[in-house]
Amino acid sequence: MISVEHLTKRYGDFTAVDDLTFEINEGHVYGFLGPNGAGKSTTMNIMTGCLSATEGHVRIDGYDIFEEPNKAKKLIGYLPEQPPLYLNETPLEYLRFVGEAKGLRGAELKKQIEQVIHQTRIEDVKNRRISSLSKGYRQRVGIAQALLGNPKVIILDEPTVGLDPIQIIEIRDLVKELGQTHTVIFSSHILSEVQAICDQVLIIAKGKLIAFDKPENLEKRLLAPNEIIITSDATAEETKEILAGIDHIIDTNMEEKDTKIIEVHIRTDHDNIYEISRAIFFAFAAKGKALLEMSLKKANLEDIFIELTEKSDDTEILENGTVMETTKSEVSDV
Ligand SMILES: Nc1ncnc2c1ncn2[C@@H]1O[C@H](COP(=O)(O)OP(=O)(O)OP(=O)(O)O)[C@@H](O)[C@H]1O
Repeated sequence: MISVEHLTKRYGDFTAVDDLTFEINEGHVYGFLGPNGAGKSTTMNIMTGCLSATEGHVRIDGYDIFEEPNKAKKLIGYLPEQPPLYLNETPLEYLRFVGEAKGLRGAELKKQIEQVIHQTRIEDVKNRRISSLSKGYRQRVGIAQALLGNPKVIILDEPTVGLDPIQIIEIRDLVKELGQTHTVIFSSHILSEVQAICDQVLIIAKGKLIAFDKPENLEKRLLAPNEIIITSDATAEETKEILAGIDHIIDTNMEEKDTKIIEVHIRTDHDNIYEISRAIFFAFAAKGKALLEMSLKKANLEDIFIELTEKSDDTEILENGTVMETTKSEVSDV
């Protein structure tokens, strides 16, 4: 559906987007995730034909966005980070204006406006001035204009920024709904949002694509649990001694909960964390010490995000989605 090849954008000496290559397939919701300044808006602006690229290609259904912009742009509906809403107009007037600019006329224009008003649930405010609408409703109007012309792909740049928690939930639900009928790409720097809405995540940091996978695979692949948390009635000295006899423990962090209970966070470099858990269990038992609790630290997207964006200076992504470090050892192998 969309193919991005070796896309680069430079502002003078500064590279905002650095050799991005990826494919977007039809019928999914894709999340562009990255910290502020990562290059998300720049990439979206190029993909939608609003900004030129320094190098590379973007093709929408085979049409090059730079060589056949009219055909390519017809396939995309875009909500930029700052939607160009005309504050003195009503949503109805604004949608009529955008619809006409997209080439819609007469009965078809009327039908599509009714459709998008219904889809984005702005019936109640369609005759009020946009200047009097809440940010949540303005965002809906922005999404409504993106839907006009019935494009196959909807691209939304940080659609939930600046909204209150209820509005955020409503816009997320709307994005999910749109994903049933369109290919949706949205950007965000909120991990939980991406995790909740999208079925593919592209993590961008410092202009580079550093991961591209399903949220659950990213978790599984990149940060398998490698930390065991135990509480025991052994003393700190006894705990140190017991753990010293177990191989593959690379780090421990102890905290005395009260005089009789100790909590220890144990990190291992062993491939099979359950083997190490077992060894710990029997080592404490052999010394007559009770393990009162044992749990494995579960990875989440937050950890991955921090791990990947911190490592982004020396990581690169391979075609199959594997994330590699280029100067140190491998981060993951699928
Ligand atoms: N016109 C410009 N001239 C110079 N630098 C620019 C220009 N536009 C963007 N940049 C820089 O390019 C980098 C990427 O910006 P971009 O807006 O794409 O990031 P982003 O991931 O969308 O972040 P945010 O969430 O803050 O919008 C930033 O460092 C930004 O300062």
